[in-house]
Amino acid sequence: MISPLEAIELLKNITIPFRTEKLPLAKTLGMNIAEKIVADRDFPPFDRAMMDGIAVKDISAPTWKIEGMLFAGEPVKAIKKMDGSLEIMTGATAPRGTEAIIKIEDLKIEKKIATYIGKTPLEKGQFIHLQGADAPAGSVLVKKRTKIGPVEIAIAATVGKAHIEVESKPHVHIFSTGDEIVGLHETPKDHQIRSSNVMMLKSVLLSKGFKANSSHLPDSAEKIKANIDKVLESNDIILLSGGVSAGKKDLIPSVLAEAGFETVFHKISQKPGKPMLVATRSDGKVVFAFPGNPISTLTCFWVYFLPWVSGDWAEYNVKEIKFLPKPSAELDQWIPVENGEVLAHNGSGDLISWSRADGLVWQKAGDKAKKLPYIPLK
Ligand SMILES: Nc1nc2c(c(=O)[nH]1)N[C@H]1C(S)=C(S)[C@@H](COP(=O)(O)OP(=O)(O)OC[C@H]3O[C@@H](n4cnc5c(N)ncnc54)[C@H](O)[C@@H]3O)O[C@H]1N2
Ligand code: MOO
Repeated sequence: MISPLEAIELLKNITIPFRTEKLPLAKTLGMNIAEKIVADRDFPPFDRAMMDGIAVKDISAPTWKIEGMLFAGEPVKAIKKMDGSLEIMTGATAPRGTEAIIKIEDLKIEKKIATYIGKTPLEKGQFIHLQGADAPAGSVLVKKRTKIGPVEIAIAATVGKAHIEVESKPHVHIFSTGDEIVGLHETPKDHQIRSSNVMMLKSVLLSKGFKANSSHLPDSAEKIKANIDKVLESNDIILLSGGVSAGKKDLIPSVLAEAGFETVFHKISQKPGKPMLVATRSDGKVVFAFPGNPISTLTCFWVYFLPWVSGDWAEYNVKEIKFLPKPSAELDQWIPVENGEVLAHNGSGDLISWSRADGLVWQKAGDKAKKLPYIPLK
């Protein structure tokens, strides 16, 4: 049996399936881009004036005669004489042969003659943002799979992309299993229970923007296999609850093998959630099968599935806990806590006691530490 840490390492190696879709640019912040952005023109596309001032052909001339004016958004004009100049605004195209742009604060202008009064020597090329200096036309500005931040949005807008192809979240199908399970609107017979797991999983997934559907599987290998094959036509990930431990009708491991899945791991040395199973198929489909007890399903989903599917294995905060139970010698424990105190409960089938928990702490097998990694639940 592997440890929770080993399970996490194995999960990190499983590629998260994703889809692609075209979205309006303004709706793509924070997503991964699924195409590359290529420069349609040089960046910048022309020699761009970086200051309001004058454009001169010869910085060594004692004064410059102002021949005219050049605004941003106007086609470029030429400076006619060697000691000529054009008044130029930031963002305008510097005329061909411009040696420098001198900012207006460094000039005295009288009767259309400009004289330099700045304190530092003039430099060739000053305040000209040269065409192609940032990137030449045809170069890749944003690589595929880059996370889209505000800069990438601005770059895509600059090359005229109103819509871009992005990676969208995988489609998830949730199955409950077991002949004892009935739907929410049914009245359970004495030996039956309503499914709590599906709603719990679905609500979290929907709140995180996943497409998630659900259905129920009876304890029949044939029906389980047929249903799994069917939902995989339109889904990328299957979540299952129940049917993964040692009972005579715990059919999930064998049916998954029949459906072409390879087990990544089955069983983790932990409580709750020991019989958890993860399997992958060569076409990229992934199955997480959670042990059916409601708290086992919840813990495995929270501790393993959510960090995996969001690609976010953030470090846990540490919490000091009063009166921790003696650690188990063999199994890591996920312990419900409320305000730093352990909650007494009747095991992983007891939803009611866990409802007070603000989070879980992780007590490793044999570890007597009082400060433990804490995972909030709310
Ligand atoms: N001989 C062994 N027995 C068990 C072992 C073991 O290692 N050896 N592991 C135990 C542990 S730990 C757990 S957890 C459970 C998990 O078993 P399964 O994944 O096979 O789950 P089921 O037997 O189908 O169901 C367990 C329990 O959960 C209830 N359940 C199932 N689905 C739902 C649902 N959608 N909503 C609410 N409750 C659900 C089900 O009725 C059972 O009471 O196995 C131990 N046994
Ligand atoms: O993992 Mo089972 O979690 O204890 O009841």
